[in-house]
Amino acid sequence: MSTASPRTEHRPTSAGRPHVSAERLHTGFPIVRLDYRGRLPAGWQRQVVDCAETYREWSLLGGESVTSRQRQLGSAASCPVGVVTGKVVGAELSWLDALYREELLDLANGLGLGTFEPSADERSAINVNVLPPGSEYEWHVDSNPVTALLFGTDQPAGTGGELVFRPDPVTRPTEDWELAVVPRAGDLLLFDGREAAHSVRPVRGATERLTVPMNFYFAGAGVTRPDDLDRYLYGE
Ligand SMILES: O=C(O)CCC(=O)C(=O)O
Ligand SMILES: [Fe+2]
Repeated sequence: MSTASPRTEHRPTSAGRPHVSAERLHTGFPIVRLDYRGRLPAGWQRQVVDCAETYREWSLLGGESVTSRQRQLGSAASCPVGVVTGKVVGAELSWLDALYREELLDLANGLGLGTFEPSADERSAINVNVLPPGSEYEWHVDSNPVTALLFGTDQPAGTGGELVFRPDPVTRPTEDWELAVVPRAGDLLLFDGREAAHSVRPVRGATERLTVPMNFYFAGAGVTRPDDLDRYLYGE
């Protein structure tokens, strides 16, 4: 199993902005981590927590989606996942919406993976994911080529909640590697989750685990999502 973690530097394209260094976490697929703590507005974490407490809606993910890999890599059990949809995030956390559409878009375009655009689908563009203690997020692949994921909470050692990546068993059956990322509030991941299956290990601490996934798509290609995915995630 390979665990190589070369370091690379990445420079946002926007002129005049302070440089944020990015660490490439793995060679098996594109993934970088940036320390975004100094670039988020004061009180950002409280705002994300309050938004999640007020607006989350619960669903049970049980492995039925075409993007799910739970049957191949996990158990059959379904777990509760809370989601705040993009419409609410856009209205309640306007700084986050602006960050997504400007600065994070620049970062996505600087990855060397293509030219991207924010999602035209308001509901799935930016979500807040909520995992209560005891829950986990099922194995799946993403349908969009770049995801920016902001960690909203810390998961100190021993409290579970790591985000784990493995080669997609459907498209990369011969590869064997694993990458586990420990969440730190204010860290930002940029990754291509289409062929890197990922899941969240069970949350063992006493508090909820929060993340903010933000979806980018290839410019001009529109929103490419499987028909069943929105019904699966949002229940309609
Ligand atoms: O919440 C996480 O850490 C992962 C979420 C994710 O992979 C997704 O929303 O597609
Ligand atoms: Fe994902």
